[in-house]
Amino acid sequence: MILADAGCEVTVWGRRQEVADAINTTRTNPDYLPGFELPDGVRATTDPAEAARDAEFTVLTVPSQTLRENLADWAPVLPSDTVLVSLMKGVELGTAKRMSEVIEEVAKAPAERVAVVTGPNLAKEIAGRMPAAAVVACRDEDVARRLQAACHTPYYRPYTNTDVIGCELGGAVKNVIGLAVGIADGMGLGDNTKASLMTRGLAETTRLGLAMGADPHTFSGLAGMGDLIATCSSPLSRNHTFGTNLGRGMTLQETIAVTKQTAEGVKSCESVLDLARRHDVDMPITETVVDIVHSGKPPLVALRELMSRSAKPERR
Ligand SMILES: NC(=O)C1=CN([C@@H]2O[C@H](COP(=O)(O)OP(=O)(O)OC[C@H]3O[C@@H](n4cnc5c(N)ncnc54)[C@H](O)[C@@H]3O)[C@@H](O)[C@H]2O)C=CC1
Ligand SMILES: O=C(CO)COP(=O)(O)O
Repeated sequence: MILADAGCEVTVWGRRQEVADAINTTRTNPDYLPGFELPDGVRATTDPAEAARDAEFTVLTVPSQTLRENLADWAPVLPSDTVLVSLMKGVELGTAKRMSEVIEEVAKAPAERVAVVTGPNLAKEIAGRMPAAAVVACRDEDVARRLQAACHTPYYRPYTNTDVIGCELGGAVKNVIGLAVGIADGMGLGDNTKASLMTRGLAETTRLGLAMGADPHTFSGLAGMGDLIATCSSPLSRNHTFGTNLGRGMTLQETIAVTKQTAEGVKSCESVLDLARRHDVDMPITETVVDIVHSGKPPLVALRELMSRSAKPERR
């Protein structure tokens, strides 16, 4: 929708014929965003070759853990000069790779042809054309500028950045912190708890980023602080909602059953922790989320443990 509103011709690929038909005939996606009309510049198809034909930009947005498999199917039909754009906010389980790394590997694309768009961009608000800012990151600043121009609209204001690592980490780890804040909200805790988790969550994200070569300033920008605020404060956030259900006492299976859309942090908390261990970085909130979500540790016990860690200076 953003690209079409900015004047691009857009072809959306989807798996199900009925969804593609609904987009082409009713100009809506009734399953995911009912009531929002898509611009005329958007067409849908189930044929990846048709979607990718002559594409200047190929925007990739499937659940992170399915990217490798999907992209392997699409790679043969991608134009050799297309810029591959990731909207995904996850880290691959098993390899601990960021989405841009998976793209480079599977599509055999140089980093200069891989970009990331991220920031506080809750889908439903974007669909309502409510004003939002974002970050367009690419190692090649000229490519970032081209993509910035391709998606700049009166309601969508993208800024460029060349720190792809920081932008991707900001997006992936805020989902984990969003789960933690949701759990705290579900337990009936207050705004001090929320602010403390967000701030210390950003501190551990920045620590990981520094160890991985990211620019620490990225984390106080839209890809870090901005997205963290949106996810941790909005009832629209799937990660926040998922955490709230857990904090209210639902089991993991019950929570998964009531979650209709992708809450990336549920899987990526494990791959973020893997990444932290590979880089020898302490991420206590992420570790706590993994314990609650995947080891069934009761939130109250986990909270007590988190609060009784040894006392430290704020900055290490
Ligand atoms: N929804 C949001 O507000 C935002 C989402 N994102 C990111 O976008 C990415 C995708 O999430 P959403 O679109 O929001 O999730 P979603 O759950 O709303 O939609 C996922 C889409 O992927 C399809 N899908 C599921 N499994 C698939 C598979 N194995 N192969 C191909 N397609 C599959 C589904 O049919 C659905 O169309 C995530 O990484 C998320 O973090 C980023 C910014 C905002
Ligand atoms: O990334 C998002 C907003 O920028 C969406 O957050 P959720 O995946 O938690 O809904």
